[in-house]
Amino acid sequence: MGITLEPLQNGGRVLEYLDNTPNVGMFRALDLLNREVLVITSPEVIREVLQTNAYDFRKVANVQNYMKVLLGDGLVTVDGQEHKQQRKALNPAFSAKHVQQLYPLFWSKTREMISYVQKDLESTEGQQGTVVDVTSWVNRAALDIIGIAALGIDFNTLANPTNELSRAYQVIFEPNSTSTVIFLLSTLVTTWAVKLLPLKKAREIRAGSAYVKRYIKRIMTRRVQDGNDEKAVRKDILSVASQYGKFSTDDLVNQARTLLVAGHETTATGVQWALYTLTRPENLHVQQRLRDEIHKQLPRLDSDQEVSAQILAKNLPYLDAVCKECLRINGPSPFSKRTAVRDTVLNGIAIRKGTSFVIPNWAINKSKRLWGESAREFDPERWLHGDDALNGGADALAFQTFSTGVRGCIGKGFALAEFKIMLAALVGSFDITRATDEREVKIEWGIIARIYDGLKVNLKPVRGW
Ligand code: HEM
Repeated sequence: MGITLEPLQNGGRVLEYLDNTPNVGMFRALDLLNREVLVITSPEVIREVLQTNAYDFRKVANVQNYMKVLLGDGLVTVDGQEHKQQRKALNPAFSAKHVQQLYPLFWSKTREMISYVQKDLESTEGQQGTVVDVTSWVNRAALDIIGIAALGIDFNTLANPTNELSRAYQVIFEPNSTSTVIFLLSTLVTTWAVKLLPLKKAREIRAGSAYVKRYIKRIMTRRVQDGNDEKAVRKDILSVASQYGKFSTDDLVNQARTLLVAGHETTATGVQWALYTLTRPENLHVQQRLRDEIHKQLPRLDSDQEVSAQILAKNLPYLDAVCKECLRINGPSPFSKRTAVRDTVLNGIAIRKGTSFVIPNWAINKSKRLWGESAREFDPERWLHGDDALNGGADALAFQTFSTGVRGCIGKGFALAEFKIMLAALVGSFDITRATDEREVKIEWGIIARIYDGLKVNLKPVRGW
């Protein structure tokens, strides 16, 4: 018997079924428009679909086509052999060794963000604490970081909030009901929804994407010419990738568009969710304990001392646990979708070519079957005492925030480091509370699960750090 879930990307709804429906590692459900899909519930089936036989399960064509309008043919949107080649070329730039070299960048941009926020607070209400929309700050810091890390270019959107690039991204990704309709129409019916719809929002998305493409094309064209002239030795992600694979200027533009989006929207949304979690009244003690560890172990933001990967890995176990728990309980990427490209067998069940799958990352991360009775509670302790190889859960694949396998997040190490540093600087610098009384927030369920209308918090500077 199928179950109708409206819509299937709503991780909260899927969770109800995940734990309570008897199943064989997957169950049938009816997605919007009554399309049948199999929702995967067990690590064993995830392992087969995303790891062991990953190339037998492609990403869904309509979602890919929608993403291509925004990103072009980069790592996120290509498939098969082309994906293998691109991934092979990009992998070295995401190695632990390369990411370690980026810690000073994460730290300095985050310090810059905090100093602007502090100035903003001083100019409004002195030291008393002021309501701030963190969404914009965190988004711009993450955009500046990925600009330097991926292209070697500082977009300076932190210093310049009206920067056209950051405004274009804001328009493209701003959660509202029309963008949800465009996304659903595009991914469920036809990509032409975003290409042709005469809606104001669809026009804005098209104009924003075209602007980003032109802007990056200008940069990459200049850069290819400079690189040829100067034979410059660059260490940014695209330069490293160019040593391992062949990329035309257009390929580099698409890869840059891909990395800029994949590398800033997700992390920034993750930080917002973390602040949402840490400002819930029952979690304020976690915020304080975290702040104590940060003050003890990390240099003050106004000192010139840098933060290394070693310090973060060894001296701040609570920060590590809080970050992972925040990313578990509210991961930015609520689901992944796949289609079987051939007839196959999963867990003893015959699967026909063309069968659609949903891997409900958000729900798997909170499943009681995988995380025990406390699955839905925010409890960083589970990461301090558990077997680290198991990611704090019953199986290493119970933590699906970054997905897994050949199409899992290539930027996982990058994201975790950047996320930790941003959260540490924010919690170390400010006592953070909710600006509104609402306990729950409205969620926009798309490829990224966003807090509708952003997160407003009250920031009160903490003295002595
Ligand atoms: C908290 C932050 C992040 C989260 C939660 C996240 C999550 C994910 C997930 C779940 C996927 C797989 C999507 C799917 O299978 O449908 C993915 C893929 C990807 N991510 Fe991330 N990501 C984050 C940050 C980053 C960063 C910082 C970068 C780059 C610097 C990045 C680059 C990518 C790319 C390029 C892919 C496509 C990989 C492929 O298809 O081979 N991500 N990410």
